Amino acid sequence: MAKFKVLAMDNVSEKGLEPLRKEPDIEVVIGKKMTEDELVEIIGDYDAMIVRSATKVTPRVLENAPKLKVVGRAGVGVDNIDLNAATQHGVLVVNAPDGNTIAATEHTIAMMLALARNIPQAVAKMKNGVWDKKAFLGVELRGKVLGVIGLGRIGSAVARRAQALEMDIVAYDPYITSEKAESLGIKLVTMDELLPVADFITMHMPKTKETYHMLDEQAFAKMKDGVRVINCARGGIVDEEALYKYMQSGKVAGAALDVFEKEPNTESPLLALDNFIATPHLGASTAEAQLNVAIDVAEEIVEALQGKVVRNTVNIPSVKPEVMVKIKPYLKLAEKLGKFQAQLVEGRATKLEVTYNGDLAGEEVKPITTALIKGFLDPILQETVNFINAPLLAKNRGINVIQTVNGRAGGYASLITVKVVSDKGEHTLSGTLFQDNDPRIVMVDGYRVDAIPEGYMLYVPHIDKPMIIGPVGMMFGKYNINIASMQVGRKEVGGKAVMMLSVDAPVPEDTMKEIAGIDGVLDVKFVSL
Ligand SMILES: NC(=O)c1ccc[n+]([C@@H]2O[C@H](COP(=O)([O-])OP(=O)(O)OC[C@H]3O[C@@H](n4cnc5c(N)ncnc54)[C@H](O)[C@@H]3O)[C@@H](O)[C@H]2O)c1
Ligand SMILES: O=C(O)CC[C@@H](O)C(=O)O
Repeated sequence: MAKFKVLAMDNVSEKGLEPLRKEPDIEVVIGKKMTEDELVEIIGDYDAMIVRSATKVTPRVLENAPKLKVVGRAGVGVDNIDLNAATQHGVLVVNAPDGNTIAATEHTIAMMLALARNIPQAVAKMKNGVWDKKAFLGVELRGKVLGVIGLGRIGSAVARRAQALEMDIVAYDPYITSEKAESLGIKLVTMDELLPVADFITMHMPKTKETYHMLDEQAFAKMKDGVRVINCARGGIVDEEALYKYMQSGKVAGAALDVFEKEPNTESPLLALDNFIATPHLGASTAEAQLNVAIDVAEEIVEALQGKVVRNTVNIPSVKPEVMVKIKPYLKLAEKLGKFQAQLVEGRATKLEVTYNGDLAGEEVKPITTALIKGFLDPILQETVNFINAPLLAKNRGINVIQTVNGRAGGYASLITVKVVSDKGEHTLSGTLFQDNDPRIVMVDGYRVDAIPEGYMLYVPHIDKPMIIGPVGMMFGKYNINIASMQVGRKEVGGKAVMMLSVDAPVPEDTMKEIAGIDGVLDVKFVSL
């Protein structure tokens, strides 16, 4: 009997599964289209699964998959996989981000040309026996402005091809540098600059909280009259109701969607509009792309099942299993330290200095730093921050991350210290693991404490004098908030001191203000971990 079973869903290219099939330890089962209930029934038998965009890997599926080690997405977008639930269950999510870039790029260009020359509508008429030459006066692309929103792999490949069609390109992407845009011969602009000048607008970013309905009523209102809009990225980035309204009013001369907020979709009112064209999520549907992504993801699954370092991990950093065993407990601690710092810091953070002391100094600490950055950005950003994009997001926000390793840990086996510098000041936090997996914050801004980083916490710098601890405690009593633990740290009698409290409920703004008003309290920060 094979050691591992892999379930391949969503018509993933069978030829591309060769890397799995040639492993004697691995059995591949081709799954038919299933409901969530049907998938929940069988998933318990599998060690790995491959999906495209149709199968939803929900928390319920993951809860019922005790053997599952890895989910492979044969493509780029992972919005059909619940990444948080996968991480919680220790399931690695990998994708194949490069294999379908050209397919999606060419589909976008095809959509743009089809829109400009009314090709689908003319074909439909001819097939109905009508030779209608007058109804389809098109527009040329040459000399038109193409607004590319999202200048990643596909956006930049689309831009390069549009340049060959002699279009002028403007692009909006807040996360790439102007040097990268300049190297492509493209001008980076703001959304407000792009919308009124573009004759064609094409979307090429992931669906995140930030990009959801990015083209909404307000965005359409700012567009040039007669604009044509293309979305071959993800459904939901364009607000379909707003698009319908602006197509009916004539402001939008045409639109081409390959992706819809709800898929499959044959009901959209947009389909009734003459100047609307659509394809059923075909962006990646070329023989070449499907083979490429299936091979990439199959190879990654073999690597994951054999415990090797995997290339395109989306939720958990990929390191050798023996390294992972050592650093895993520190990933959680680091993420918490980052999250704590994000809620302590005031102003725009410019520097994040991470220092590793003790045993950790001899380990591969880069994934721990990534976990820390992820924790730091999570409360700040709307979009999904993961182990892949966290360092880049920090860099694009002008946060300089410095990682240092040092020998001694001052009595602790290992110590992680993170200093955040902002335009308004700085805070330093140190954490360690007691008995190898019990996380503790042991130092805040140079004061020794001993606090478990979880739940709701308060950080209260104050003057070391009588009538501080009592009144703060009374305040929680007054508002019926239970204090789970309280730590006080000071350097000298009568000097500055800090209080760290764990409480059982969120602390309302008014209570915070009252605490801040207690004589001798210097500041109050509420932290939710
Ligand atoms: N239709 C299809 O079948 C198909 C096929 C492949 C990829 N896709 C989708 O195409 C999209 C792009 O894929 P890619 O491989 O180019 O990804 P990518 O990660 O290379 O590029 C995405 C770009 O979007 C930018 N971005 C993120 N948030 C943004 C925002 N708020 N505003 C503007 N830009 C933002 C990022 O900085 C990045 O440069 C993804 O949504 C992917 O899932 C669809
Ligand atoms: O698998 C597909 O057909 C679509 C893939 C595409 O949406 C992607 O994000 O890679």
